[in-house]
Amino acid sequence: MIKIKVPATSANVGVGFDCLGLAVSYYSTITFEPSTTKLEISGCPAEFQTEDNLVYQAFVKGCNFLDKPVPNVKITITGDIPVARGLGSSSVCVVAGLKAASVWFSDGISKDQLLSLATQMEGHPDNVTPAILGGLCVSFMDDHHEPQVIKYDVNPELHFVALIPDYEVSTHEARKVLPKTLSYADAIHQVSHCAAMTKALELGDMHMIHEACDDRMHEPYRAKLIPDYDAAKAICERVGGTMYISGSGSTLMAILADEAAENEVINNAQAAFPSWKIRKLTVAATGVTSEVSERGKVLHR
Ligand SMILES: Nc1ncnc2c1ncn2[C@@H]1O[C@H](COP(=O)(O)OP(=O)(O)O)[C@@H](O)[C@H]1O
Ligand SMILES: N[C@@H](CCOP(=O)(O)O)C(=O)O
Repeated sequence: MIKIKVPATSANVGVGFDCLGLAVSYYSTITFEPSTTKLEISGCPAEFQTEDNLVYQAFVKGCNFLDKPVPNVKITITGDIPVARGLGSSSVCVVAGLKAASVWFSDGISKDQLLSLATQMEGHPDNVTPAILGGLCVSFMDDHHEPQVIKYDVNPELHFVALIPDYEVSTHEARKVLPKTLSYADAIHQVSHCAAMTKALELGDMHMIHEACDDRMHEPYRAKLIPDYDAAKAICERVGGTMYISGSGSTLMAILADEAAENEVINNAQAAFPSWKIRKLTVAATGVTSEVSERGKVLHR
């Protein structure tokens, strides 16, 4: 049996639209084993239990890339990363399926190839790169349409809390509400704020994080898709925190200076939004991992 563990990701980190992404300590584990039928899938909503399943699609893409026949497979998904909440559930599927195909066929897909294939499937590199490499990643597409990635440190003193609404925002829909062009002034604003944000996260400088986290590319447009955006932001800012839309939403991510602020945000958010999931998170330093076992015995990781 092949067991793949993939972290959720918080893309954009406010000001890095389509280029910044953070791997967080929220995981799905997906197992792959031989089956007597073409495909068995469990652990996901019934609507996804078909050959269109993104995990299976990625597994097939990996097999095709390796020029191998797609084996009959049983896929079991465990974990509660919510779907369409801006925590990269689709990247988890893509990375898991590709990585499983690689492991199935003797680690045939290199890390760079994995980054490339996953980005092709996802359409943008900001979720899949941290899901593969862990940590805070900055990525862009080069002239050959390949992702280039560089990792940044995040200060371990920072606290992250995900405020996860009980309603979805589909990434596909949330991309449609964005304008097609950006003014020169807004481009300057964005580049400067994004560069400052990466260093501020490394320093754990809460003042600079707050100043830098002022997005003009997506958040003003997407905030309208999240009716509780203003109320959640007020809860975070009351204790000196900063809040941004995780990925395309609906999750709102709070960055906080200490445990006292973290607990206050958790308590106040839980009271204001009783049906939401509120989750303390840390940065996931490593991305996707795999383990191969036979009859319960681990053969290799
Ligand atoms: N367990 C799963 N099995 C199959 N597909 C999934 C699963 N989880 C997520 N997906 C796919 O990912 C889509 C959600 O992706 P998206 O809208 O980008 O939101 P996010 O990645 O932020 O959760 C779902 O509509 C579905 O196609
Ligand atoms: N850069 C993308 C990120 C989408 O992340 P997701 O977790 O919501 O899928 C975007 O903002 O559209």
